[in-house]
Amino acid sequence: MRVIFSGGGTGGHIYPALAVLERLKERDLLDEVLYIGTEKGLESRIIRQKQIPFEAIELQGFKRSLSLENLKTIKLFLQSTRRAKQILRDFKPDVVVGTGGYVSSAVLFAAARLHIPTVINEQNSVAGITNRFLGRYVDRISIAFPEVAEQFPKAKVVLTGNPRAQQVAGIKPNQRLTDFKLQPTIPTLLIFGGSRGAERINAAFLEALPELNQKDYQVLFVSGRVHYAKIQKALAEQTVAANVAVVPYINDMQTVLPDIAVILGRAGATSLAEITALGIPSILVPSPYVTNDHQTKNAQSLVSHQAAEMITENELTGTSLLKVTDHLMQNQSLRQAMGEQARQLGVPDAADRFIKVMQDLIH
Ligand SMILES: CC(=O)N[C@H]1[C@@H](OP(=O)(O)OP(=O)(O)OC[C@H]2O[C@@H](n3ccc(=O)[nH]c3=O)[C@H](O)[C@@H]2O)O[C@H](CO)[C@@H](O)[C@@H]1O
Repeated sequence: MRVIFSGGGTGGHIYPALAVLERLKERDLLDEVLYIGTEKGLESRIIRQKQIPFEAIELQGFKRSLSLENLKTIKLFLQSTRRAKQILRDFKPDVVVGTGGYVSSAVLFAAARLHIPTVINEQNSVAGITNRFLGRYVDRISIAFPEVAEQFPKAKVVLTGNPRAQQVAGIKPNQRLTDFKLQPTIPTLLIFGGSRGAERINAAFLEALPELNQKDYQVLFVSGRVHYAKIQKALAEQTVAANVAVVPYINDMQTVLPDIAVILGRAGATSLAEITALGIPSILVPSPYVTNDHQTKNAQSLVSHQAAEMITENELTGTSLLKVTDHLMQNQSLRQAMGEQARQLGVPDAADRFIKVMQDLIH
């Protein structure tokens, strides 16, 4: 089939699309693909790096308060819808897939207007602004959390899980830790604040570092690209022991995750799909800066099944970070139990379920 994907801004909206793409290729179902994103979003680097045909359109998100910027947003939306229609007419896709982020609003809206089959994936437990808008126009809405169904037209909703889950589900530990000069045999804590990094998590890590340096476990800390220079500056005045590795970003995170004992991070929906697909115990620090506090709701769905622990950003300091991580890192049976609970929530065939929705739409 010929497929156009659109979604982005952050990794949580990009990796589900890549997971579907990879699975289509594996099953020999893909004839041609095009990805439409913005230059500003993480997709421009991630998609181009993977040598996937990429077109950029210019768009921006709505400001929540009334502002003149919103007039510009509307103007850009209309312009980019026109541009998207042109791309769609040229490419002639069989189906257009949207994975969230404002860029997908123009592309999926344009596709629906041209009567091309459309499907969107809502990764979160609360629908994002873009997907809520698109819900009216698209043909199918794939969801990962049952509770989000009521925010969309009922007849269009299909529970598929997050396609990224399938991409990571079968991956076995493969000693990737050596790439970061860490030992593959020592339990490792991964600390990262979503695809863009999180200042408060980074600050707590720096505060905890003198003690982390002395642990009998290892720490892989990912700062986020935009925060890396600042972190390096701070680290120039501190010791970083051999059991701690610091990097700006991890490409192909799916190959590292199976080697991780515990994750401390945000509660972005795609991260949670990975955590549950692999059964990794986690300590979640939901971002308080997202629409309708959806990360807290995402996190609660794991916490209520004893599949994760949660601490708020306000509670997060160097001291509390050490307390919660030590508790898990020093207790293997607790890790195992929590990991097992997490795995129960995973959807290891989510990409195939999503592809079935695409196939049903075009046949
Ligand atoms: C601030 C914001 O708006 N966050 C949203 C965004 O988060 P964000 O993009 O941070 O999303 P997630 O945590 O869901 O996913 C992050 C993705 O990036 C990958 N990764 C991360 C770091 C790294 O170094 N390398 C790497 O590959 C992770 O493995 C994962 O696949 O989309 C999610 C999915 O809709 C939402 O739930 C989040 O609320």
